[in-house]
Amino acid sequence: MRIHIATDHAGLDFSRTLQSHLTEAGHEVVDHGPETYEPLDDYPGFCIAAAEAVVRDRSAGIDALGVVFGGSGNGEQIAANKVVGVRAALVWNESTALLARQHNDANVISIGARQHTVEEAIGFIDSFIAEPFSHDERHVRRIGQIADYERSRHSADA
Ligand SMILES: O=C(CO)[C@H](O)[C@H](O)COP(=O)(O)O
Repeated sequence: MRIHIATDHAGLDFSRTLQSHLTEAGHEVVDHGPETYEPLDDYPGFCIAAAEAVVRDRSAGIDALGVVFGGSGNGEQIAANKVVGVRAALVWNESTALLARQHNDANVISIGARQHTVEEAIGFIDSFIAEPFSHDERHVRRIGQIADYERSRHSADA
């Protein structure tokens, strides 16, 4: 699996640990930054770049997911969800990690690095990556409704 990762200063230490963990687990990690610690850096650009790469890869038939994180994960999720085709879920326990895949077919996970231990957060991400979408009709229908809205707004804005 190719995993696109992005964070900001609040998650940089965690990002390095996570990248080693995912690489050792056999994933191909693509880091979208930041490269160095800058206490005033801004998460949107990093997270949008990772989210765009997820959509680009999946459109090309490449198995890819995204992981974005910052202090809370809130802004990172919001930024990722601005990219057409992204379903980014804010995950804060094992259950929300599993449901993000089972019910929402989320293709990006967002985590608050300041809200969890490194071990906890890595556990959520591992669960998210390993869990498949259920393909239950009701979930397919609901995701389709979101995609329909996104498509209609996108073409209205074009
Ligand atoms: O989680 C975040 C956004 O949702 C950011 O990581 C957080 O806002 C950064 O805070 P600060 O600039 O005070 O370190």
